[in-house]
Amino acid sequence: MHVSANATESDCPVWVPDPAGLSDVELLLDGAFPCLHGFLAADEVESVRNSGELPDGTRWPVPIVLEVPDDLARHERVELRDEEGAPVAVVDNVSPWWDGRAAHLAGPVRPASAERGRTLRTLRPPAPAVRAGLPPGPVLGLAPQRPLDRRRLAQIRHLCAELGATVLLLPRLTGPRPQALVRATFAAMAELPGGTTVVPVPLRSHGDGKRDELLAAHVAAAYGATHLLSEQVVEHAPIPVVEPPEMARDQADRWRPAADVPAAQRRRGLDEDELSERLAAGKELPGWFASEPVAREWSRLSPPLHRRGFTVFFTGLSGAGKSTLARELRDELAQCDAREVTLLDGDVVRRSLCAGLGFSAEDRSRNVRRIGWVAAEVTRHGGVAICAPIAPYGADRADVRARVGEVGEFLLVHVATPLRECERRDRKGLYARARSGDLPQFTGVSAPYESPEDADLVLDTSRLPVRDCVAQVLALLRERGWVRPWT
Ligand SMILES: Nc1ncnc2c1ncn2[C@@H]1O[C@H](COP(=O)(O)OS(=O)(=O)O)[C@@H](OP(=O)(O)O)[C@H]1O
Ligand SMILES: Nc1ncnc2c1ncn2[C@@H]1O[C@H](COP(=O)(O)OP(=O)(O)O)[C@@H](O)[C@H]1O
Repeated sequence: MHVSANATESDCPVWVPDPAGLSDVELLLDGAFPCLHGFLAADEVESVRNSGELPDGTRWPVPIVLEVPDDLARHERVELRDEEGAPVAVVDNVSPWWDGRAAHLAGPVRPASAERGRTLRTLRPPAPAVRAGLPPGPVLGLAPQRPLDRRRLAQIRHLCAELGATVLLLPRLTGPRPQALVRATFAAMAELPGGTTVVPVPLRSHGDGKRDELLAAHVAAAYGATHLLSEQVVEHAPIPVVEPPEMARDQADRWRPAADVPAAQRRRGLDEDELSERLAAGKELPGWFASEPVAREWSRLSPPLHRRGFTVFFTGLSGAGKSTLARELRDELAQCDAREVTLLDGDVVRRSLCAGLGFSAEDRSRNVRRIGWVAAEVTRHGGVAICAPIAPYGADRADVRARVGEVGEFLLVHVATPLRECERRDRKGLYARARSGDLPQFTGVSAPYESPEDADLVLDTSRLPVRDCVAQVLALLRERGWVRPWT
């Protein structure tokens, strides 16, 4: 372990890495990357990329790096904080480096305080402590990314019996609902051999499937696994990697080694597409596929389409009809859908969440991104967010789409009412003021509106009555399966 004892730094600059960066920091601090002292220097990165080895010849699959703003990389020491602003770690930035794209910190990482507020802290002792607490003998490690179905559980039991091993499960804390995967893993405990250990790890993908799996082998070894169960062929792993044995479902719906079940007596399982379709449609998973507690958690992790959160984002000029359509859509949904709806209207938000922001390009961008942040939270928790800001810039709309898309569904509706008509309506007299020069930076008159090229639906309210506009939005929501069809 290369992480030294507590440090409290008060006078060094602070950086909040993104969630992916923070998960690497946590794994470094937890001793899950045992070959590393901290973030890699340029020569180490090059060596790992080219040969899968650190410069001293130690095998290591993935460059663990931290991008920061240019000026930060010039400091000798940087404190890393989590999203709540709590100190997590200190980087002694001994070998910062720059490539064409970004600046990077490089150097040893140590904890900022003994009491780090880590996700699921009580379930996650550091790797050496987990290793020391495992029973003696072989340990079969596994870093699942989805709940354990009955076939996989049968494979684990079979391998454990063969190797005389205990089980170490390292469910990955990634994706929009990581805690649901942890619950699903615990839900399978009754079907796992006695003495099974579960330690959630924030092990994320670094963008290369093969190297990611090799990294999982290193992490599993750091936590004390002597073998790794993996579907993939993993070369140069620090511990033997075992393929899951082929299993077949017999006439009594038990999963047994395929060799023991004559071909004529095998029943077929669910393929990936069938599984996704069942989950999306909210159909029960069969008992032979997953036990009831596991199936329940599985459907929480992957709720049916009509129970997942979604965001409808109206964009368009002032007076285009965004607020009117947003309100009508909310009222329609109230009659046919059980999800809670949060309306984030431009005018209303500017009096609350975004009070104090003006209409400069920067302030509009902040305004729209804040709305997107809230919409993503609503969506993550299975609600419906309806947003109705002007949102004149494509980059901000793309940011919202990406943010929401990570946790649920997103629909962009361009309320493309021509400027002429918006100006004719001029409900608030703002166009008249803008034309007279009394109101500067007015969208469509003296400030830009970038027409979306990625709208899921385009509505011109000068041609279509409100009722038809809303009907089109609802029809699309139904077509996509996010709202149930009329029964
Ligand atoms: N300069 C200028 N440009 C555009 N709009 C202005 C401006 N000043 C005030 N208003 C009023 O603010 C409402 C738009 O706020 P938004 O938050 O939707 O705008 S933005 O997305 O941040 O561009 C907008 O409301 P809507 O008419 O509902 O769109 C206007 O009433
Ligand atoms: N088909 C339509 N859809 C939406 N609004 C319409 C439509 N036809 C007329 N309007 C009128 O246009 C105005 C739009 O105002 P509003 O909804 O506040 O627009 P925005 O929020 O885009 O500024 C309202 O007075 C509304 O009654």
